[in-house]
Amino acid sequence: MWPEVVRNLSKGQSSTVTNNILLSEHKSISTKDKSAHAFSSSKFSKILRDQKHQQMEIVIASLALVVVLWCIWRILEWVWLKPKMLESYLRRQGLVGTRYTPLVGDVRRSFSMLKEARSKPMKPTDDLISLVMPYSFHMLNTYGKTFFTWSGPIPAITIMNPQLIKEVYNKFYDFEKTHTFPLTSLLTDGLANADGDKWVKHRKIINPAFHFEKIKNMVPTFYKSCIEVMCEWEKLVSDKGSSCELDVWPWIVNMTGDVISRTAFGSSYKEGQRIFILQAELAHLIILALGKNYIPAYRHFPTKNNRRMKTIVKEIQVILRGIISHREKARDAGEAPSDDLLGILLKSNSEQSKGNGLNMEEIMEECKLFYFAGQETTSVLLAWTMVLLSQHQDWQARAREEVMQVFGHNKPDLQGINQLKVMTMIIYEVLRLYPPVIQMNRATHKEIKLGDMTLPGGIQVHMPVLLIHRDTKLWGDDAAEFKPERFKDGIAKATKNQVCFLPFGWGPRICIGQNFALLEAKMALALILQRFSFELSPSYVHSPYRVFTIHPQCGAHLILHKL
Ligand code: HEM
Repeated sequence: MWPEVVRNLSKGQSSTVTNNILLSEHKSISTKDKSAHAFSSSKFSKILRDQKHQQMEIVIASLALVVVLWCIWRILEWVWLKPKMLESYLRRQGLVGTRYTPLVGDVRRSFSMLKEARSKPMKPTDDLISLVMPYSFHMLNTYGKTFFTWSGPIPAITIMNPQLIKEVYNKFYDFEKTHTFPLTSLLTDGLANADGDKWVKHRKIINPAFHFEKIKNMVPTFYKSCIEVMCEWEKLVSDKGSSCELDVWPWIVNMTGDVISRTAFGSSYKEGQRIFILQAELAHLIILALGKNYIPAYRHFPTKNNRRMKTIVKEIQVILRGIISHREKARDAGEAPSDDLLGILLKSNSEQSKGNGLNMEEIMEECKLFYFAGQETTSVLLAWTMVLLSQHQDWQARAREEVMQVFGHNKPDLQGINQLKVMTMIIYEVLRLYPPVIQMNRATHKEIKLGDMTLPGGIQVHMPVLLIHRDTKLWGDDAAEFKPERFKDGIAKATKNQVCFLPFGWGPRICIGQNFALLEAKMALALILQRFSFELSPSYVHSPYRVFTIHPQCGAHLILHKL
């Protein structure tokens, strides 16, 4: 093709000369010879047509050449020039880290370390960091507490200094959320993914739904979902005599899903439960696709999984749209708003001045987020609490003693839950050792100061919560041990007022649902402790596995004894 283009190009350059000759030829045609004239005029217009055609081809070929060169330049810039420029920028700041490997960065290295760590049998006493974050662990040992790695072609600085972490959380306009995995936005779009003014607007509208005043009205709903599971467990145990082996993990997952269905959608919770099932399937498919994230636009390929994801997303939207428009109609008909999360959110939204509220799509995104953020995290908190209390029978006994002192065999209520000091210490310690969100990431978009460093735009900042929570310099030599007593005088004393306890994040973007989660977890644990003692089953396999949060991959097999 290219030789032809070059030929055409040289033809094109001589076209003006040819035109002039032809024109002069044309003028000299004698009117005597009409047929000769007709012949030469049709020949003339054919030559003109051919020339136009050739000129068009030249323009198109030149444009194509420009586009191809531009694409090559952008790819080169993306894969090599920009990363190398950022790398030397960071090294000039005195920062240490790995050398850049084009395109993949450290992704392959960290995956293979994770694979190796997962292939070995684990014991509950093994160090969790080397099991679920082996690459960060290796980097920490090699470079110390501040280093950079590569998320593909993007450099990522890991920081563990409480002062720097505080600065990142506070400057939320400068340190925005990363959007490295577009697929995950199918589950967590909305508030958790929003930045800047959009985040400010969404947070303001959603905040009232999570005020303590509102959450406390949901305590009876927490009770309802939890007591149903307790009744089932009691039946299972009594069928076997007085003890029974049970994998509590799937029960806990369903229980927290039921809580969020009822608290978010009230009377429409049955439809809500369908969303929960669909979201769980979606999360599973997204995890399968995450390994292919490096293939550009992979999520748009018409693979079986991608098509299923699209169908699920559509079905969730149809259900949510139905629930929301039903509510809006009821409101327009003058019915009082419901006191569930959706009702409060719609009321808060309608109180905004015109044009400042959320539209239907945005409300749907927030509802989807409540499901994912509320269910995934609270279920892992409860599962690891039961595992740790099985390993530490002394703390299980102390927690039960407190529950029995406060409630006896009565129904737990808000006032009593607020008195559960030992249980609060235990939950904080579980959140420290097994934080559901083990790392939080942010991105810079312009040059910005962080402590003594000047960071360029286009990099990420990683805050490895799990490493920070187990740092002996911050928590003492016993940092890896389960010692709830470190929280006996509250978080501020335990952390010596440093920003190093981050299960719910920190600063303006701190988890909006933390009161909700803590009340729910305390209700569930109080009901469990009133009825059962529990220990690890011989079939328990310790298998912390990083998905979005740290799941017990082989479940949580316990032996429940009826009290
Ligand atoms: C044990 C339970 C929970 C844990 C450990 C947890 C953890 C977190 C963390 C670490 C963040 C901050 C993420 C970041 O800064 O990048 C966060 C944000 C968020 N969480 Fe939770 N969460 C829990 C329960 C809940 C519940 C029950 C809900 C709602 C029903 C919820 C809704 C949210 C939302 C909407 C955000 C985004 C807040 C914002 O960006 O303004 N979470 N959560």
